[in-house]
Amino acid sequence: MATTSFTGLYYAAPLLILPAIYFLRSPKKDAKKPGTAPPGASFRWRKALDDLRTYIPLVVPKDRIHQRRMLSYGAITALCIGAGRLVKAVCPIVMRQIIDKLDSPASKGLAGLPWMEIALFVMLRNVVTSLVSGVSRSIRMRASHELGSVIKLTLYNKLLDQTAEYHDNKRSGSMWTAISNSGAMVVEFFSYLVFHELPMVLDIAVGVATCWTVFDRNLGLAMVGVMALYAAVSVCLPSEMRILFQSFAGAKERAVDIGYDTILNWQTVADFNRFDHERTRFSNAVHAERELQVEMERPFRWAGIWRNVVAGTGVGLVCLLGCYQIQKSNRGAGDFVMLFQFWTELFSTVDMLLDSVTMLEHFLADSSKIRELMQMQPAVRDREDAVDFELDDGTIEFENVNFSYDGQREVVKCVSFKVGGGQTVAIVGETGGGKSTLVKLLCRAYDVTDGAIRVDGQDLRSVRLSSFREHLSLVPQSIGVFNMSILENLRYANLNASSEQIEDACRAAALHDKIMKFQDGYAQVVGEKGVKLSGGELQRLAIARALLREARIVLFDEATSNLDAETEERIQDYLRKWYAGRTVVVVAHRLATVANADLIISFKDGQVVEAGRHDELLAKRGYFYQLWNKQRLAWEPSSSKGSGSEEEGVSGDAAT
Ligand SMILES: Nc1ncnc2c1ncn2[C@@H]1O[C@H](COP(=O)(O)OP(=O)(O)OP(=O)(O)O)[C@@H](O)[C@H]1O
Repeated sequence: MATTSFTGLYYAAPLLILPAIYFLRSPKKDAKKPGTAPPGASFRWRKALDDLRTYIPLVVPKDRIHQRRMLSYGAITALCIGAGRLVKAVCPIVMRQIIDKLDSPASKGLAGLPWMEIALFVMLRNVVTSLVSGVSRSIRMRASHELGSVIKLTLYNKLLDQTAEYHDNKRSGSMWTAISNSGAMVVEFFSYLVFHELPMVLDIAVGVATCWTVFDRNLGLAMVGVMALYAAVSVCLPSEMRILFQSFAGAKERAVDIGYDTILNWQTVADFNRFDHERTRFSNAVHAERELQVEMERPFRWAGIWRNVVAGTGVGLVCLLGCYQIQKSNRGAGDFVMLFQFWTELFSTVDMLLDSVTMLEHFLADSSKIRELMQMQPAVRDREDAVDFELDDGTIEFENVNFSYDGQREVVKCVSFKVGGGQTVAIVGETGGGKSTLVKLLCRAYDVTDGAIRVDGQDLRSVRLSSFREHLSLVPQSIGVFNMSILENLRYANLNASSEQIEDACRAAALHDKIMKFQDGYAQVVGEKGVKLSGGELQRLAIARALLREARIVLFDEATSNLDAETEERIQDYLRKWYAGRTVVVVAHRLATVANADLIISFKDGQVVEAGRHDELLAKRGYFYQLWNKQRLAWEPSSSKGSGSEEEGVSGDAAT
């Protein structure tokens, strides 16, 4: 009876702190501002679990070899964890026996010492523990390396699988930093969960069960009560934590993005002499990041005080209860030492376990970019019933095509036209009218919002994307090159191309002679974004690539706009022959270059204004006729003066 009332008092005492927790966890100041109140603890936990689920495809490898290796690491880890827990549970019991034996009157002289128990204790505490932790550490390292590479590859593939919509909107700096740090970040977190958290949870369970068995139910319950209360204080108090971590992660990303963008566009910074402006912008971003770092410590100040109050009271109460029981049931001093050892170790384990709540929040905020990517579905992807594209003669048909990038502004409006296999269609018209968008839709960089695009009667959405793209040769408006040699950039179009084929393509694109004048010839490295090449050289490299590709459907988006008239004419002469048997879509501002097209489409404000052959459109005296006349007026005086090659420094670019 006395025990019950005594323990009842001690269960009740910690509960008095609950109202204080409730009071503290309601974020009064922020709650007044709508939208800024931190979410409740249960919501946060549900959200955290949902978020953690996103990482499962990352940490559970798909391929069999990785799976088998991870399973064997898992089995050895389980053995180590089991052995470690056993040692931890047995050590205090052996310690109790040592103390009880030392305490007994029979313990006199060397012979009376509990040699066996001491040897067992040393063996368990030192030899077995260091063996287990050594094996565990080595397995952890191997598992981490394995997982790190699996994660990097998975994320890289995920990035590659995204389509233009994602890549047009991404911020490369923070995304790339996230990807390159991701392996380490996710591995560190999950290996911490497996190698630290899991053993800690087991330690706590074993500790409570042992005390429950060795002492009694009341002591076990008191321990669970105190630990639960301590956990509640620790988890509930810093309820602003995630918001702060997220803000901090956002500030960090902004600083990385500014730095990355500035360095990538260093030339623009230099051209406009904006070094001071950029320094200020970057330093403001870094300053904001630092401010938030300081701010992040705020919720922990109070939380720390309350945690200490609960910890001090709780540890004291359980020890007091243990003393009372030991005294009541005439147990030895060894029992108290054992209890004290169990309890303090148990509590420090709970403490460490709860510290990892902060780590979880930090991890979730820091790795939000990875989560975003993992949850992202490519905007353009193969349907389940998609089939391989089968090329016939390359007939292209747009039927009532509508398209909007953002779901708000229609960039392509009800466009219909058909171009037969082996024919050339030219799309001309005002700048920003949507011509390049038509080309992007034709390569299925985006899916149409409405209507259909068919090639050889097959709706592009019904065929496998890669099987269709194999038949495309494309020169885009903004040409992408790798910071590699000219040769490597050329061979990118056709990995099996021989040196002769590459040189022939470069001759056709009027580039070979130029390359031969470079110090390293074809081995010349082009620099980031091809900065070491002129605009005209870049375009000719892109044309050579398109030729090497040898595809039957050709898309040229202002492919020769940076070339002088003579060079352009030379290339066009070659292309006209090369076009034979190919279906060609050309976007051009210089109307003279497409006068021979089988079909010319005048495009304005996302719509087809006129369509027909060159002479037909001129005869109509409509939009095309106006464009033609404007260009003729601008072009004729300069052409009458004669034009030289680009190498001779004469630019033949005419305005639309
Ligand atoms: N990735 C994108 N996201 C959102 N809007 C875009 C994107 N690309 C282009 N646009 C918008 O779509 C419209 C049509 O652009 P598009 O590049 O197709 O025109 P264009 O006729 O090829 O122009 P130009 O002759 O100047 O190259 C423009 O208003 C442009 O701002």
